[in-house]
Amino acid sequence: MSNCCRRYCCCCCNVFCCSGNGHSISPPPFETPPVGNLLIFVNPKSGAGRSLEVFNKQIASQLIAKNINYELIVTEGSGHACSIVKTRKDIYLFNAIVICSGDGLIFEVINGLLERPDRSEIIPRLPIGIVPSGSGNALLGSVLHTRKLPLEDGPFQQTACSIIQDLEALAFPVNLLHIETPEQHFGAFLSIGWGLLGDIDIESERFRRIFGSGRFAIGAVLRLLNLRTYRGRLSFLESGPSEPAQADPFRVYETTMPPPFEVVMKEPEPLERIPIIPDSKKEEMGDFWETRYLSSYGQIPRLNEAVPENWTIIEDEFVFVYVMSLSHISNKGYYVPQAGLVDDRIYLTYALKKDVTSKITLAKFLDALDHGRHNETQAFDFFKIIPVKSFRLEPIDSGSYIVVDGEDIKCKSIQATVTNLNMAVMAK
Ligand SMILES: Nc1ncnc2c1ncn2[C@@H]1O[C@H](COP(=O)(O)OP(=O)(O)OP(=O)(O)O)[C@@H](O)[C@H]1O
Repeated sequence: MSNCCRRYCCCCCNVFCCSGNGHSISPPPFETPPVGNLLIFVNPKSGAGRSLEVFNKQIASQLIAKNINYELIVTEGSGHACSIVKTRKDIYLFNAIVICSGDGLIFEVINGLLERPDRSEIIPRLPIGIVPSGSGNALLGSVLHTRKLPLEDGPFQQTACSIIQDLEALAFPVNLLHIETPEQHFGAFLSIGWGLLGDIDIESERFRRIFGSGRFAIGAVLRLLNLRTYRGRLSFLESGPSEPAQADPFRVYETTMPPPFEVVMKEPEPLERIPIIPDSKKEEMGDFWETRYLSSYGQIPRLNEAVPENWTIIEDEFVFVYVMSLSHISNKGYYVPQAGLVDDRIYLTYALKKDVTSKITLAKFLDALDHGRHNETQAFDFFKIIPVKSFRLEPIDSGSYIVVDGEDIKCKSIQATVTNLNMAVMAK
């Protein structure tokens, strides 16, 4: 356990707090042995800044009532959660890692787990529970949609909280993408954006506290008023017929994992030095990811190699490129209805400047996107969607952000490939 501290109850927020400089908080001792054990991260700055309040009101006492033990870590900044999950030797003792935040902290935790030598065992078998308190909650939206559970804001949050404390909760596999940039290899579960949609995502972050998920609509209006387009080269390997994958859910509270081998872990790093995306040796991670490609792909080149002849290349001026591996871009936002949780393809979407007739059409498209109706009409035939196994984006014009799972990845080019490495997400 990390520095565990003396507990006292803080009357104003009704939470067990730390004294001293420790981060780790646990409930009072249980009278009978607990039936589960959770590692919980709360990002107090996520979304409208209410995540700690949500945890205290809707999760903490219910976990104690259900006899579920937990260790609460209130994150102190970017990279904090990453540093903990990549160095904790006792991570096998938890039934799940619960994240009270948005997709950004999940991205950080998954990439922290990917830094571990036991990544292949841990990631598929240590579920992620999600208490949505960020402005982007697409992963949980996609999973609950698959389970036909409610996605409207209030019921979405209540369902998410009830899942965490449900002793019958299941963990559903979700396959990860391998992302390669000139500097790094890392994992992602959701999307890669560039151009209009990437700009909206990053430039609207300053409205997060006031508007929550409404920030995307505000950002869209501002960006449309001053529309920017970008030249770039987009290369991709089209997906053939889909090969249905077998990946069964499992019970979260049934077992914890025995460590499969003696793991040699690194020491935790000081907070100010921690990058969100891990700093693993580039070649070692590249080799790891290649072992997770499906054999039917043929040869996927490294980013510094030319694309093979069976790839398609489009060099043009783009309004946006947006690649999705799941169905939803937010809890209510349907983007690719056909995307599955375990899918052997990702969905490359793009719009070329020459195909978009006016800003009004684009505004209507963004409005339809907000309501999940952008696929329903011929009016948006500039919106192309192609299932692919792998794609590469090489911007020619600078200025736009390259955004992976909602995070601004500062890089000059990017490649993403579907893999068979699954994370697991709690639902019911
Ligand atoms: N205490 C903290 N203060 C500031 N940032 C933090 C803190 N803890 C975590 N973070 C970082 O905040 C970022 C955004 O978190 P997250 O996406 O989960 O919430 P969000 O409010 O929904 O943001 P987004 O709108 O990007 O989804 C993450 O990259 C995470 O590393």
